[in-house]
Amino acid sequence: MTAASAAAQVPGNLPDPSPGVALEARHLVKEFRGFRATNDVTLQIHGGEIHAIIGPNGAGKTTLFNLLSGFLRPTSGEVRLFGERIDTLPPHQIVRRGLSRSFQISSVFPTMTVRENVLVALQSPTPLPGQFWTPLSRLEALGPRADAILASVGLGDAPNRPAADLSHGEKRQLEIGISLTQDPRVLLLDEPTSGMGSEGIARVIALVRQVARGRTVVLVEHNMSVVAQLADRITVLQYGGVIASGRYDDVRRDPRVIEAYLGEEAHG
Ligand SMILES: Nc1ncnc2c1ncn2[C@@H]1O[C@H](COP(=O)(O)OP(=O)(O)OP(=O)(O)O)[C@@H](O)[C@H]1O
Repeated sequence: MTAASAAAQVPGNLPDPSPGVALEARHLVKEFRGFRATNDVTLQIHGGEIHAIIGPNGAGKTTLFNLLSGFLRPTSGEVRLFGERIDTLPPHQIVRRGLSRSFQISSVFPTMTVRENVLVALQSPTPLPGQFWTPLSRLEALGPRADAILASVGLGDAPNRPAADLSHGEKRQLEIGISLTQDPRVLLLDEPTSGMGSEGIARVIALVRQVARGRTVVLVEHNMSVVAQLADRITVLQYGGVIASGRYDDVRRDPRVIEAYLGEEAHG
C-alpha cells in the first residue's frame, strides 16, 4: 500500500490527492473563542511554484501559515502535503515529511555563532521535550553540510560571527539557512523582507529565487513589489477567507482585491 492510499483510508480523509499539488488546504477553519481567524480556506500550492499569501493587516495570513505548518490545529478542515493529511501531526513530524518554515520573529540563538546555529538545526529542527543538545564537538561531522548551507545563503564568510552581531538582513539569511537544514521540498517563509531596506530586500529576493530552485516556496509578504517580483501565483485573504487566487497580474486587477487594499489605506 502506498502512503497516499494509506492516508486515503483514514476515516474522514478524502481519497483524491490532487496531482501536481504540493500543499493544500481544504475548507480550513480556525476559531479563537468563536472568532474565525481562518474562514473556510481552500487553497492549492502547486509543486515548484513560489506562492505568496497576501492581505491587509489582520486578514489571517499568520494564522493560515501556522495552520499549514502544524503550529496551530484547525478547528475543522484539512491540510495535505503531497496528498497526505498533516493537520493532525506535530510540527517536527511535518518537517520530516518535507515542509520547513521560517518565523517572523527570529528563531536564531544569539549567543551561538552563525555556524553553530546551523549545526544545531542540522541535528534537530524542533527538539522534542526532554531531548537536550548534542555537544557541539560531536556535531562537527555535520560541518561540511553546515558550510555548504551557509555558502548557499550568502553567509559563507561569516561562520564564526556571533549570531547576535548579524545585521537584521543577515539574520533573515541565517533563518532561511536554518530552514534549509531539513532539505525541505516545501519551504514556508514568513515575511522574509520585513524591516529591511532596499539593499537587503534585493538580496532576499535573489536568495528566495535561488532556494526556490527545485522546491516549492510559500511566503507571507506585505511588500507588493517583492510579491510582484517573486510570486508565480498569489492568494489574497480578507477577514480570514480567500477573496482571490491566481497569477499576480490577474489578481491585482480583481475589484475585490483593489477594494480590500483601498479599504486598508482609508483606515490605516
Ligand atoms: N491566538 C489568538 N487569539 C485570538 N485572536 C487571534 C489569535 N491569533 C490571531 N488572532 C486574530 O485573528 C485575526 C488574524 O490574525 P493574523 O495574525 O493571522 O493576521 P495577519 O494577516 O497575519 O495580520 P498582520 O498582517 O497584521 O500580521 C486577527 O483579528 C487577530 O487578532
